[in-house]
Amino acid sequence: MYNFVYSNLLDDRSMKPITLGTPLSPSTTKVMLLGSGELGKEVLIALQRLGVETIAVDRYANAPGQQVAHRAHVINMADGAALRALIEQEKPDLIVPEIEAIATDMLVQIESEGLARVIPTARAAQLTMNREGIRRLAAEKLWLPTSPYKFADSLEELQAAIAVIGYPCIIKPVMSSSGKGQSKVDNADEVAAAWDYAASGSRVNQGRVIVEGFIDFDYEITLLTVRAMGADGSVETHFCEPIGHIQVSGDYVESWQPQAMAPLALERAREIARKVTEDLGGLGLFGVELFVKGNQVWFSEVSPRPHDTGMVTMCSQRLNEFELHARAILGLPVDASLRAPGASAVIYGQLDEVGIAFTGVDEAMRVPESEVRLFGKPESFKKRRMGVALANGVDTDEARTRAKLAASKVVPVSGR
Ligand SMILES: Nc1ncnc2c1ncn2[C@@H]1O[C@H](COP(=O)(O)OP(=O)(O)OP(=O)(O)O)[C@@H](O)[C@H]1O
Ligand SMILES: NCC(=O)N[C@@H]1O[C@H](COP(=O)([O-])[O-])[C@@H](O)[C@H]1O
Ligand SMILES: [Mg+2]
Repeated sequence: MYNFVYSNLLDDRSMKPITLGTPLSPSTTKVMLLGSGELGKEVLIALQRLGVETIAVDRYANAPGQQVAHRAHVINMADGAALRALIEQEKPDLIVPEIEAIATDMLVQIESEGLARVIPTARAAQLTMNREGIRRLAAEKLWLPTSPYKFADSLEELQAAIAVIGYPCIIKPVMSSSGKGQSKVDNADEVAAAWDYAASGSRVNQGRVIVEGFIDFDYEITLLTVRAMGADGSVETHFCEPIGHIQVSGDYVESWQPQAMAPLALERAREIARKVTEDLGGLGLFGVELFVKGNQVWFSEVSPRPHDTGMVTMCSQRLNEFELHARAILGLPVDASLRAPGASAVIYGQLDEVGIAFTGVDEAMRVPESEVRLFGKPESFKKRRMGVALANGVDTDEARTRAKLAASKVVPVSGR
């Protein structure tokens, strides 16, 4: 059974803007990223531009963000003692979780001891690393509409849960992300395989799964929601334009902004996002994932950090989601406005190899109003996200066509 922490240690009144200093000097402002993949890399770049001293931590060397930070460390972030030792050594002002698989109980302890502020709050990191924590909070405390759900610890419990939830349903490890270990099940014959697959995809092999009733949505969105400090020191909520996206096997392949929505659906989406982010508290940007059918809106989950589908904002917003996160966590004002309709399309590794190369980048960039971002991940896997193509257009249809075309031009090849 998952234990809730019901309150945040920091309340909205205790937040003050952070003074920006000079990196590597006594006045420095230090931010430590826990996780330094493609999303962290952009947060680190945004922080670097503000003269923040940055420390990039990940489970492997030369992670994308480590290539742009002042310092890099390789540790097992799920190891509380190792995490604490590094935090005591580096003494960051802010700790910014970039992935979910972190020893969040240690972050709660570190925050309570006043060693550093955790973004947005240690409790938010703890609740969202486990689907059970965030789902029970959303459905059972905040009464937000969600898919029907149950949890199971064995194949027998899973079968009993599905007897209540019904088919089709989705089975996911309680601790996983980017669709790892997730499957849709249409009938009883598929349940055992889904159970085995969930066990293999779980980050922490604890064999607990959530089974969710399948929502037959018209479209799904990420509503980027920013909690930033207002001029009077209070926390204000800002909403970006909704981001539409397509997921394949639980992993995002394409996103665009703005996603057109009926006024009532948008109002409901914002209400849900406001409620969940207010409860999680703190300062920063959140990716609130929602399913929409007509005017009906369901809460799915929330990342208390920039979202992969939000990479589109690198071409579509005045300040992208990483700049918004960097500003918000430092107590600076934000502007969540759209600049132009845009789209993103994922570039996969397509090869299992270390040190790959990319051909066709020139052709991709000949697509009008397009850009290519290569993350610099040291090792490629067939389905590892290695880069993204971005494009603008007169509308999202044109932007999507261009982004997909640009992504298709980039061909990973052996680097040997
Ligand atoms: N109950 C559901 N009904 C219909 N589709 C669903 C449901 N749950 C998940 N999906 C589909 O699978 C996708 C991934 O699900 P979810 O966000 O829970 O996984 P994840 O592993 O946390 O992914 P990420 O870390 O990329 O956000 C959703 O965006 C949606 O397309
Ligand atoms: N949906 C979560 C997400 O997109 N997270 C992003 O992917 C990286 C891990 O990539 P990897 O698995 O290729 O190392 C994370 O560090 C983060 O930037
Ligand atoms: Mg998701």
